[in-house]
Amino acid sequence: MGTSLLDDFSLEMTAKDIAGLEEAHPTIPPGTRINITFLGNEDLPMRLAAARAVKRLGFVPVPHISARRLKSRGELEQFLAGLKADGTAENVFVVGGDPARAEGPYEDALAVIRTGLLRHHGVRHAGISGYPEGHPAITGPVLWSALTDKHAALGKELLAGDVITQFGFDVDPVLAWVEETRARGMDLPIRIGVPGPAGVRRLTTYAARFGVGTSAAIARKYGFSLTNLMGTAGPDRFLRALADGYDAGRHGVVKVHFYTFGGLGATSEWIARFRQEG
Ligand SMILES: NC(=O)C1=CN([C@@H]2O[C@H](COP(=O)(O)OP(=O)(O)OC[C@H]3O[C@@H](n4cnc5c(N)ncnc54)[C@H](O)[C@@H]3O)[C@@H](O)[C@H]2O)C=CC1
Ligand SMILES: Nc1nc(=O)c2c([nH]1)NC[C@@H]1CN(c3ccc(C(=O)N[C@@H](CCC(=O)O)C(=O)O)cc3)CN21
Repeated sequence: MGTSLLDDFSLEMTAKDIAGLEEAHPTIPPGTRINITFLGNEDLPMRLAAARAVKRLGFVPVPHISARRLKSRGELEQFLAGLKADGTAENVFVVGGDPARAEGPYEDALAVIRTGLLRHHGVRHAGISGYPEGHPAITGPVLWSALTDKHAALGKELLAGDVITQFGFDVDPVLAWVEETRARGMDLPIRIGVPGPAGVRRLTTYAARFGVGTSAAIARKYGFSLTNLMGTAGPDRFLRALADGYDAGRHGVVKVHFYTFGGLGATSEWIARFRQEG
């Protein structure tokens, strides 16, 4: 594929995976944006340490802030103050969070952006999420108004931003969604979420957990057999189809974001090889 879509790709790691990052770092291009998840089983010191490690190794940390998981305004302030003190606050990603009800004062990502606390703590760029294939618990119209409102709120807060999409296995709905986003007047860069290479069982388990397609549909799109659950599947076909369908005039700035379910090292090596082989 033409290399342009994979230029400036981004990666995602959990806050637990500093060792994996240290091991993988020689295969990752300097300056790569690396997102750090905000999971329920991680705490603030772990999240801050992961952001520092990303920075120390020459990459751009993008810590996640999960609105519904924040128990208080103080917790948000403490996290942002910690990032600021470490010099890792410039870029963040603000997401609603999976809990069915907010654990504190923030119902959604918009509420976090509107606090004004981001820019105050040195944030200059905030990512928000996009769902080309919808979300199992949120209706289409609500997703669109949330995206439009967050886009407007970023502008009011003087923050640059981009959209990172939920991972998927089918390019057609992704490109249609990108076109609709542009038609609705949003011109920010869009990072298309794809899973890095991972075991088939792991991939289908995560897809089920986040409500993204059935294993049968995934197998069909990826071209692997469900009888071989021990195998590994990578996004080769997806990325080739994306490159084929991508038209800068219609789709604007589009990049790729890798969810590294099979590990940072496996993903970064896979990307290097894929780009070399063209
Ligand atoms: N795309 C990604 O990489 C990730 C997506 N998610 C999940 O996607 C969901 C939506 O996040 P955002 O797009 O940032 O939404 P958002 O914060 O912009 O909220 C959009 C609308 O959906 C509602 N909502 C938010 N989270 C919900 C939930 N868990 N269940 C039911 N309704 C919810 C909000 O009240 C609001 O009306 C969350 O569950 C979030 O955790 C989580 C982590 C990563
Ligand atoms: N709705 C939704 N919620 C999410 O939390 C979410 C998405 N979508 N889309 C993709 C990203 C990537 N996510 C994740 C979540 C967990 C791990 C992870 O490694 N979790 C375990 C590993 C052990 C295991 O469960 O096998 C961990 O260490 O906590 C990785 C990426 C979270 N994300």
